[in-house]
Amino acid sequence: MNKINSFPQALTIAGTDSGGGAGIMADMKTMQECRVFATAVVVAVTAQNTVGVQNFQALSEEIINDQFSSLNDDLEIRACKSGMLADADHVDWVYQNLDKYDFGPFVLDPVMIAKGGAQLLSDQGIEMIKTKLIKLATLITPNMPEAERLIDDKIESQSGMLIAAQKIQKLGAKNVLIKGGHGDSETVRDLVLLEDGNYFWMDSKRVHTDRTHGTGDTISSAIVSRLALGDDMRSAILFGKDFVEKAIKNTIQVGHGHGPLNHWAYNLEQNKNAI
Ligand SMILES: Nc1ncnc2c1ncn2[C@@H]1O[C@H](COP(=O)(O)OP(=O)(O)O)[C@@H](O)[C@H]1O
Ligand SMILES: Cc1ncc(COP(=O)(O)O)c(N)n1
Repeated sequence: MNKINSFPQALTIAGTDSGGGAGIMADMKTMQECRVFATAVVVAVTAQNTVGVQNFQALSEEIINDQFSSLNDDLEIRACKSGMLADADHVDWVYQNLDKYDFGPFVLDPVMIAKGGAQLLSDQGIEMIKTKLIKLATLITPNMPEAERLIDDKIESQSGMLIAAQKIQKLGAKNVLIKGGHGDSETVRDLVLLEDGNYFWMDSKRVHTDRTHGTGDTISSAIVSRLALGDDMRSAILFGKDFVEKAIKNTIQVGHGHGPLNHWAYNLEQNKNAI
């Protein structure tokens, strides 16, 4: 089948969230709202709710390789992303599969610690991302603590954020989005450093809420969806920011901890069911 003529398909390679707010569940809900067909390679299963991660188990190399192979045999994936990858072995297995198959532009969300505090990637796993997986990334989307961990340095100013993005680009990612959701400033500032060296800021008013479970998954999945639909990187990122901002602002009440986002909000605000 011709890749261009097939219905747009996107892939998330990540962990599940039984609570439905983050990980593969947030990714697939976002992709669905963005009108792309969502597929998934499950790397780990978490027992999780809005309060925290109670347990998780990462899957075997065989079943991970088989999921990639199943997708490659039949589907026409146009863009993909990774999320929770658990440890160094799993990062490496994902690297080998993405090196082997063509699933289009790759957005690497270097998920390290969940909002509830659980460590979702081991220290060796972080090293494996820095030395190996990052070289395949069309875009990497660290939050501030993740960006600091990638460069092994503190980020204390906006110029520091730009220097960090440039250092992360030097590790091998083509484009870099540093997300500024952490902290308590009234304005949330995200920084985008593009492949050609140009950069821009994306500002939004901070929503004072603890219902921010899955914000990183949601923005990266919205970006991947737009890449699968053929957007250029800059337009895809601007769309992702708009999508996540609406999903945070239009709060829904689910759970007793870091509540999930409203993935319907973007389309409801557009007052239509399709983008
Ligand atoms: N309280 C908030 N108000 C407005 N935007 C936010 C808020 N928290 C996060 N965001 C936005 O959500 C996206 C994800 O950011 P962040 O929460 O930093 O990532 P992560 O989920 O990986 O920790 C970014 O675009 C960020 O600006
Ligand atoms: C399976 C999985 N993937 C990613 C996150 C990060 O999301 P957050 O930092 O919003 O808790 C998570 N909690 N669980």
